[in-house]
Amino acid sequence: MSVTPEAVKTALMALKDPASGQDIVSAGLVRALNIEGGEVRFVIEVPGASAPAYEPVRAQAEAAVAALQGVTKALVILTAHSQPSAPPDLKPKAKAAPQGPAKIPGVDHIIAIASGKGGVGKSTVAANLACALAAQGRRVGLLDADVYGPSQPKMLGMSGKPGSPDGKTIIPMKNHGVTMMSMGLMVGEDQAVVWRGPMLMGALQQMLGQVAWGELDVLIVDLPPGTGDVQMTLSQKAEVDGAIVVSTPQDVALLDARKGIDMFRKLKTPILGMVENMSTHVCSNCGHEEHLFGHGGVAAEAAKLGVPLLAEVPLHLDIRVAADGGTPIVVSAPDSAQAAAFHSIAKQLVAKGVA
Ligand SMILES: Nc1ncnc2c1ncn2[C@@H]1O[C@H](COP(=O)(O)OP(=O)(O)OP(=O)(O)O)[C@@H](O)[C@H]1O
Repeated sequence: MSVTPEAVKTALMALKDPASGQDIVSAGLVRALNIEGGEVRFVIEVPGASAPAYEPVRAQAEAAVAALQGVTKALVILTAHSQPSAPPDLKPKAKAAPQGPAKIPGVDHIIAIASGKGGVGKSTVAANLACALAAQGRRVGLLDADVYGPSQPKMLGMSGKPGSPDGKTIIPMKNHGVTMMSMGLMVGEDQAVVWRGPMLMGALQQMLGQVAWGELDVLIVDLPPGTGDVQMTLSQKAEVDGAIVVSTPQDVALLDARKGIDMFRKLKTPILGMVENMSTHVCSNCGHEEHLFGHGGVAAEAAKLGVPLLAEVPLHLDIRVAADGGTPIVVSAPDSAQAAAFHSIAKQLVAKGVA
């Protein structure tokens, strides 16, 4: 028999919230409880500053749920939210300075990689672009903010959990000359996490502010597909130099890409350009070229929208095999025709002074 939410909550009621003295369920700390078969996942949401003090509670909660009959796996994530604001003070006072986008210490430039639609190759472009910039001697970071489908650990051949020696700073991982941090590394690649708006925004802010990025010329941010909370939080909280929108040449993908560009314009984030991915199919046996999804659609769209077309990336088996194998094509075959498009994007960004 599979475990019920009630059984999980009852087990958790035996654990005390050190701050309020109540049990952690009554104190409202248990959020986003998700049960799939024998797998139980939830979040313990605590005030920002007190997160390290709650690590023992998180571990106890995980152990208590794992011990329940019918539970094959328990995963508990600790997330910090900012302190609830105090009731408004109605006395007249000096106007507070607006909290606009801020610079991340040590990071010179931020470039967002976006797509209107999922599966168009945004993460592949982000991974290859990061490696191409590193090959040009740039100090590069890659923030995998695609919390719904984090793929950068796999694409860049990284596994294991990032360390946090002081419980405050997260130490990112490094491979192929790229410093990388991903939600995938925090929760395990195969864990689908149920994240809601405020948690997503909190997680992104933690990744921007608490990861020890070091000195970077450029931080590439691999965004989730579409136009949601993560995109808005990034543009509102960090000084983003610009966004690159990836699309396939198909009408439907282009329609979504247009919405993405529209959103960035509203957020006053410059559009650095568009990338047509899966532009032309090159047969890996005979080299024959064909246009599976059409060709040139993104160039026409970019011209219509008045943004540069940065590259047309071919659809080629080697690009997929390299990305899925943990060594992007830019690293595994740097001089190949397939890698050329990514090197060209990197050069254009350096020339523009944004990377
Ligand atoms: N130019 C290409 N040639 C061959 N395969 C590609 C190419 N671009 C992407 N792929 C493959 O297509 C799949 C989807 O790509 P990717 O994960 O980069 O897309 P995405 O837009 O980031 O998707 P998601 O919506 O999941 O974030 C991957 O298996 C990738 O290896």
